[in-house]
Amino acid sequence: MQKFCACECYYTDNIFIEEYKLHVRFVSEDQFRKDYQHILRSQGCTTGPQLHTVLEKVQAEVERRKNIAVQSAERRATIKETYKPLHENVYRLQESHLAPEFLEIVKYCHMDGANEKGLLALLTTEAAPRVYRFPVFTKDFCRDLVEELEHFEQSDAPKGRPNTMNNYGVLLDELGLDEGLVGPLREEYLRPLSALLYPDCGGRWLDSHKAFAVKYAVHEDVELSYHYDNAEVTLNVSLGKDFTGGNLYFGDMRQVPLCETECVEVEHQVTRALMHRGQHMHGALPVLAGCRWNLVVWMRASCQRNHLCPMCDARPRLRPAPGHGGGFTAEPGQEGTCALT
Ligand SMILES: O=C(O)CCC(=O)C(=O)O
Ligand SMILES: [Fe+2]
Repeated sequence: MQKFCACECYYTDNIFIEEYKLHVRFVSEDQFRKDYQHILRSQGCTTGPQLHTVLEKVQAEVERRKNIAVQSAERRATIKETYKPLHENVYRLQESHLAPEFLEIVKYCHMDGANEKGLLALLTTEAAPRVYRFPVFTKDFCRDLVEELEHFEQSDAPKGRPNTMNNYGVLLDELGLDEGLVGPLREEYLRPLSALLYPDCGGRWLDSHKAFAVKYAVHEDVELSYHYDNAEVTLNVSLGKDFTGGNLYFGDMRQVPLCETECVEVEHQVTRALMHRGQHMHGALPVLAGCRWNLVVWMRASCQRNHLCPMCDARPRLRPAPGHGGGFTAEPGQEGTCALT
């Protein structure tokens, strides 16, 4: 059994302060004040009580991250014991869940001699540079999955938040959708595609993922700030329901300064996926009406990130972590050092 790790930076870095659209690092209150007080002031955080509120939120997020392994395991166990699924069929991937066009695309990827050029001819839509749009699931499957997510959302089951920037949605591993649905989807269907599309970003070697559903509605989260994903390759499927607005926009890779970047707006069509490099900067425009659900799979290649953690831009400092952790791996007994040299 492969042993996955997290990078130590998870417990200190990239903490998002929503009100000021700022990612920060928190090691101590002194460090935080020294590093961010002036930036926060220039963004309108001018009073002592305002700064105090920010500090409280940042410290709460650090605590949440420190306890996440235990709390997530507890939620998962409770959900397994008490939650009654509405649609059992969405928990196990079957070919009948997948759009015929998608099956054709994947069939091509498995053929001897398959190459990027041949695949691009089948994909037809490059929505932005190296961002591809294609169908993945059938309409019926998307409907059932949204119904299942909403049924879970309305249940008494305990819920974690999908990531640092989204407040509404569902963690698919906690709900039990990872083993039967997302794992096989990544291994048998998405990896062959990403191997041809993104060999330069670890696309051939995707060996773990973090999957979640995000939800946007007018009185909940309406948009998502410009960011990159903690992933080598991302799949983002628009599941429905009915909404206006909510298009995505893409800029450049995270290494390119914002002042040199031009963003392209990309329509996200229901039942279709967008696949892109995780470190390609992007965001979601406000939903203007209705409710928008997306399935997001951040796919990771340990052999790529073992050299460089994309979140702290340094060689990862490994800490054992449950499940897929942060997608890093260590040789048994080598935690604390990088497995690949
Ligand atoms: O709302 C979306 O479609 C974008 C989601 C996203 O980029 C993310 O969760 O990483
Ligand atoms: Fe993203």
